[in-house]
Amino acid sequence: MKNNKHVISFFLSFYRRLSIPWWLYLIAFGSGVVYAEVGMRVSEYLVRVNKGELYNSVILGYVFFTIFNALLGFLRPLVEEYANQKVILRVRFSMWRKILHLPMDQFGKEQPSSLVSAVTNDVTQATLVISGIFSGAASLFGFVRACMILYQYNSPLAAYLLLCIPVAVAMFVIVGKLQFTIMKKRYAALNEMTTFFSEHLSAGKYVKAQVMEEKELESGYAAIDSRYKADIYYAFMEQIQVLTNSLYSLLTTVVMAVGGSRLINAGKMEATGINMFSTYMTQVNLYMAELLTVWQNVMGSKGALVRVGDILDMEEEHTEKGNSWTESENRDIVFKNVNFGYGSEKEILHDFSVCIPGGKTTAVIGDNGSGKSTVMKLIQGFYQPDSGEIWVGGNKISETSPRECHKKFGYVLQNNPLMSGTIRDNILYGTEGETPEEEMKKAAGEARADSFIDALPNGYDTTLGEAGNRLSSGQKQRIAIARALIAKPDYLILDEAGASLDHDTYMKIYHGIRKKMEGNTIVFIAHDMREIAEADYLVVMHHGRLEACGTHEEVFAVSRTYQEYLQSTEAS
Ligand SMILES: Nc1ncnc2c1ncn2[C@@H]1O[C@H](COP(=O)(O)OP(=O)(O)OP(=O)(O)O)[C@@H](O)[C@H]1O
Repeated sequence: MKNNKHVISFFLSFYRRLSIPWWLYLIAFGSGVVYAEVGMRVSEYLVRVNKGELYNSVILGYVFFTIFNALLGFLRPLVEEYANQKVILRVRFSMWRKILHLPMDQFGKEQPSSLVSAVTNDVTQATLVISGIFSGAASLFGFVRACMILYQYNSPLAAYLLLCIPVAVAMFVIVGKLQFTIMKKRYAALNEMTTFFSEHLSAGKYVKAQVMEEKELESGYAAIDSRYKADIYYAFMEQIQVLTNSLYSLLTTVVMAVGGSRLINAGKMEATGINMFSTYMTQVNLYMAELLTVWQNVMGSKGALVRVGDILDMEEEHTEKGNSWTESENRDIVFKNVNFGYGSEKEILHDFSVCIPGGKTTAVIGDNGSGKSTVMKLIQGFYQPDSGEIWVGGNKISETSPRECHKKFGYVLQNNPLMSGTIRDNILYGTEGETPEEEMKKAAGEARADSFIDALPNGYDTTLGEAGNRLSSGQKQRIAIARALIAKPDYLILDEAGASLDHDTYMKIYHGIRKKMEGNTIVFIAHDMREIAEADYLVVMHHGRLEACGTHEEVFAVSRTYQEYLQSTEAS
């Protein structure tokens, strides 16, 4: 949470990004101004009634303005609420657009559930400032009008009230600061609680399997407790505001009483004059309380929106920017002296240079954490190297449009996210235009997913929501493989794609993939020697460096890691 801009520049840059329905707010504002004016009329008629002017015209006037006032009081909030919901809708749209356009590496840094919380919870505070501008302006108008009437009615007594100004200023500063701090904490606690529950409930089975219920009970209590405390502080803050208003009102009454008695004693005011002054004074204090609420909302809303502001300020990935992909005879994947680390963390790849031959199947092997998956992500341009160059098929990845680059690759991981929707939706996810049914079924066949899909009552139209629990992880993996194959990628990246499948099944799929990709490039990570043995080319990594590359014989001659792989396979 780093957005520490001044409140004005914070909101200027925040709202600059949205299209605000100003006309709706103007209607609400206009009715607010009329509401203030009508309120004055109600007071005027009330004063006349109190003075005993019980004529029909006075009573009728009082009734008319009171009803008009009530009607405006009903309509104004409705219009305002409609406009507010439109603003929230647009902030959510902006957030979703922004999140989708964040660079790939940002997804590694951000907690997904914290982003969920920002989109669902924090944005609800986005309207308080806009509505505050208008209702504040209306209140200010009412406040100034009421002050003017006070001054016209009795300028010496009104002058006494100037004494209260320093107290009012102090009240605004303190309440504003407190509200900002409390709301920032409140939304951070809400974020923490949402993150905790979305993480722990989606991993619920794992928590139970690890017998972690008791420990997680305490962690959950702590997350709930911090939200509870933040809400208590918030409730405390609301009451502080009520108290501040009452004390301020009391102060003005005391000042008015002292000042009034002095004027009465000096013969400069009639004794009854204090009653009428007090009626107008009530209006002034009412508007003052409204202005304070508006200010409190502005500061509180800044506190709640700090995280949303940070996200909206994040740099987007310009997926179209860069060179177009050019086809060339040379389809090799080349790393030239690449150094890379995730963010400012330690370096993972050190002076890594290799040429992975295009049109062949290459296995990347190495110990856990040696940087294999990192290489796969760099090939596809998900991250950019700190130094050095990566070329794929004659295209320099850092200078190529990310969108075009991603389209050239199929990527299957050990655990692939599937979306809610049907099996068909998932296989076709990412394909453009209409895909013939046979093509989809062919891809499913190549991934050996066809037989189990056909056995489901709704076949390809089975929703994953309903079948999700019934599908094994191997079946889900086959859907993911079908999804990668249907796109007919020039380069297929398999990052332990067979880990959740039994060896025989995976080898059949693997052979199918190789047949389908014949002439194209496959790069895969595997720990299984039987799969590695069928690769055309090997790349061996050790602690983020290239240990060896070449054919099996070439690599065996120089790579200790590869020799150990073979020995352990023979032993087992
Ligand atoms: N998003 C990330 N942010 C920070 N560090 C990361 C990130 N992803 C991986 N790393 C670190 O980079 C190093 C290499 O990870 P990588 O996943 O590339 O290794 P690997 O060889 O594929 O390992 P394995 O065989 O276990 O899958 C590890 O030390 C890992 O902790």
